[in-house]
Amino acid sequence: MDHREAGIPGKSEPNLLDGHISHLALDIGGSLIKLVYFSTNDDVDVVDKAGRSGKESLGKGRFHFANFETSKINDCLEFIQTKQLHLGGCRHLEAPPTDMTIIKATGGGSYKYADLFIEKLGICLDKEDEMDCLVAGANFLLKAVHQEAFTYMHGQKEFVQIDHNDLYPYLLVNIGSGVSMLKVDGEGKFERVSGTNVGGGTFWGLGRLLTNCKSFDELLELSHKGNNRVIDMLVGDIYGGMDYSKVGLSSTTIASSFGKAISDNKELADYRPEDISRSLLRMISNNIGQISYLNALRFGLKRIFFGGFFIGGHAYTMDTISVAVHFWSKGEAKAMFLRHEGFLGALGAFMSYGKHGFDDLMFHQLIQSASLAGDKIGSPPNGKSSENESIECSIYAS
Ligand SMILES: Nc1ncnc2c1ncn2[C@@H]1O[C@H](COP(=O)(O)OP(=O)(O)OP(=O)(O)O)[C@@H](O)[C@H]1O
Ligand SMILES: CC(C)(CO)[C@@H](O)C(=O)NCCC(=O)O
Repeated sequence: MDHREAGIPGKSEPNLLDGHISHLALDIGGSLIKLVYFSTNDDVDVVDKAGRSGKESLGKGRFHFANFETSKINDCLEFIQTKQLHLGGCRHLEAPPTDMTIIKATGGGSYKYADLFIEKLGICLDKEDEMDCLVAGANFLLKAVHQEAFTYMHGQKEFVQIDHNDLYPYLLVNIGSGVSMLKVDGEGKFERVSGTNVGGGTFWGLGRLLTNCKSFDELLELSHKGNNRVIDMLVGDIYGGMDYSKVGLSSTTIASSFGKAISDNKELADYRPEDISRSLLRMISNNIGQISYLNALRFGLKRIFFGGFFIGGHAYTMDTISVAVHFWSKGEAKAMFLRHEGFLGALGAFMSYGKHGFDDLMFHQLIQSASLAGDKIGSPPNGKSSENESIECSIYAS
């Protein structure tokens, strides 16, 4: 479980049980469950921007993020129970106080596990469409969070200044278990233009079978120490060490992922798990980068934002995707990444409380907590390390 919480330097960690958890939203995917919850600070005045009676303000506080493997859903239920996060749902205005708590949820698991949440926690999952939530989450992060988007190529990270008046259209590529590609034209205006079944689940599933790794983090760690050239067939392997310059292929370009394995006369056990993991990561990242570029080309989009937990701030994954987009677009299109890339759906589900009890939920005066400066790149490969991240902000109902 990865649990990111706020910690403003100079201040003590908030005790969530003492503070007020106002809302919880969930994204239950094929691989991971993502939680976003909002806690208000005890020492800050609660402000109702509208000042109208009967309307509630969430006040000033912070978003917290946590995630669990979907296969360990019971751990997630226990976490919610222990932290009493479910008390931060909402009730239908007309409903009697004893009625069930409603929690906004998205992802396929909001259907699959609906009965389990009722049975174990007495929570009714109010389902929001997964694609609506991804787009709402991405738009929120891009518009409201300072230094959310960045480019990453050849080890260089550069934050991208987002011009709110020139954000659309863009291509959103969400790399979860599978991959969804959405052309985003505005708030709530989008189309799912493509997808691929070769995604994060493919990397983890195939990788587990080929290397016997016991965790995703272990597989990723291996890829850092591997050399894909041991297994991948390069252009140079085919062209006797030469480039195929006439069509723009250098000798070091991968001609065929895993292609060397056809002629090496080796068994699986003869290859190092490190090299297998590296080839696999490169194959999948490269493929996604290429399909993304082709879809951007299809609609004349220059900006591609990548989300989803597969990315997880991992340098090599981002580098491979960026190089693929750069290579295929001849430098025309740009791959950009998001710091809270795994939580787009959960944030989007959170935003949808605006449609339910809190009219026109408005996010205002957003301040990033200093602890958000914790950089995932360079930290241990699971991106968990010490980066306690949260987004501090004020939320008003108007
Ligand atoms: N600790 C982890 N355990 C499992 N997978 C992880 C882990 N960390 C990162 N991943 C990667 O993230 C992917 C899941 O990403 P994400 O949570 O965005 O998708 P999902 O919502 O589970 O899937 P989908 O949207 O397709 O239902 C996994 O398939 C894997 O590649
Ligand atoms: C099925 C979903 C949307 C579930 O999140 C995702 O895993 C996905 O986009 N898969 C790719 C499906 C396809 O377009 O081939």
